[in-house]
Amino acid sequence: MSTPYKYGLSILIFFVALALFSSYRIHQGLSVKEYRRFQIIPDAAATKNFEDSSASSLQHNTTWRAKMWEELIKSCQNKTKTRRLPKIIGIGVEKCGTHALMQFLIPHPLIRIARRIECHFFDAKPGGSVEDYLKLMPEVEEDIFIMEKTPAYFNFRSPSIPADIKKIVPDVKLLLVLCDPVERVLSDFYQQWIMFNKTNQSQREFGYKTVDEYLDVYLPRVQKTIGDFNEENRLLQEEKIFKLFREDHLSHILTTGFYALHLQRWFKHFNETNLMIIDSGAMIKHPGAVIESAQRFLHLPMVLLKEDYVLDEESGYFCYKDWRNENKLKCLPSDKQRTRNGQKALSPDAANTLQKFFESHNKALFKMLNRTFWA
Ligand SMILES: Nc1ncnc2c1ncn2[C@@H]1O[C@H](COP(=O)(O)OS(=O)(=O)O)[C@@H](OP(=O)(O)O)[C@H]1O
Repeated sequence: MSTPYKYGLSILIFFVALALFSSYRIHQGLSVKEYRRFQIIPDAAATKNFEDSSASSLQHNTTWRAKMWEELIKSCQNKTKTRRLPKIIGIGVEKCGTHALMQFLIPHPLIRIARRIECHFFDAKPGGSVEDYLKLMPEVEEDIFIMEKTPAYFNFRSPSIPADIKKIVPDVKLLLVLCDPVERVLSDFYQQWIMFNKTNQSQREFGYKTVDEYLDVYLPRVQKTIGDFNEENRLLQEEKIFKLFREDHLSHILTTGFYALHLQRWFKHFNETNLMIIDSGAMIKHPGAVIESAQRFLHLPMVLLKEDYVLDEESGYFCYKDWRNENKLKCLPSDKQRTRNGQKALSPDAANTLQKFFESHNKALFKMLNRTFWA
């Protein structure tokens, strides 16, 4: 055998052996640090197309996953616990599935929720300190990702919320679920209706028995004050939304759906590496794919997989199937299952009017994100 040929063969054998060894190492289980390195892909790719960032066949391997899960739990044990700021905030949109997103993510062994599910720190007490915010958090080990979700951050009360969040938790990752603003009106209407009636205070009577009755009053009011999306006047339009909200809280059932106007405020402080935009329609149909994508975005080991989310035929909504606990189903509370299973619907008139009402705002959103939703 000639010498160059011998060299070539040795190099080939070396690389084949290296490949076999690497594959063996992966199947035997990597350290958490190695696993994380293996996990990370650019955030932008994860957020743009959730189908592109689904789990690999290795991650679907049951033995591998069980082992990884145990390793993650073990990696936290014996570490000091302290109160820490959240690494994840669900900022909205109200009635778009923010609770479902949180409920689907929290089985992750490295995620814990804040002491109160909705902290309302940045909207209810603007100007609070880091220390005040910390008081709302549990004591956890350093590897743990605390998550809080307050959908009111997206659009309520103060336009300074994105800047305030950036100041207190600069490295935080934000999750934003967007849903069809027309469907959102129906869901929010029932939420308001139930809240008002629950308090049973006659002076706080809701006054509108149907969405159509509400729209008769509020559509002209909001249209007159804010109108169609206007590129040149968007800051002024945003100001008007907040002013109207302060004067008349119920206007938010409509103005929350002006996503492009709200998002411009968030994009001044966050971009696609720290703000993940989730399509609620995708989460309703394929929650597991969205959760896989969210783990990539959050740089978390991927241990929650598509097959863990199953449709509950009775309710029409997806639940988490706890494979570590006899496949018990963890489903959403009943107050998060009111309208989107078809039990309630808008009248054809209301649906039509709302489609037109949101048209220019939707177009602006799709252009801003270079992506189409629900259209
Ligand atoms: N998998 C999945 N994906 C997306 N959305 C889902 C999902 N499951 C439930 N839902 C819908 O979530 C709606 C409640 O939204 P939120 O949890 O954001 O409400 S809240 O703002 O916290 O009150 C709630 O609205 P209603 O149906 O009107 O109750 C549900 O339709």
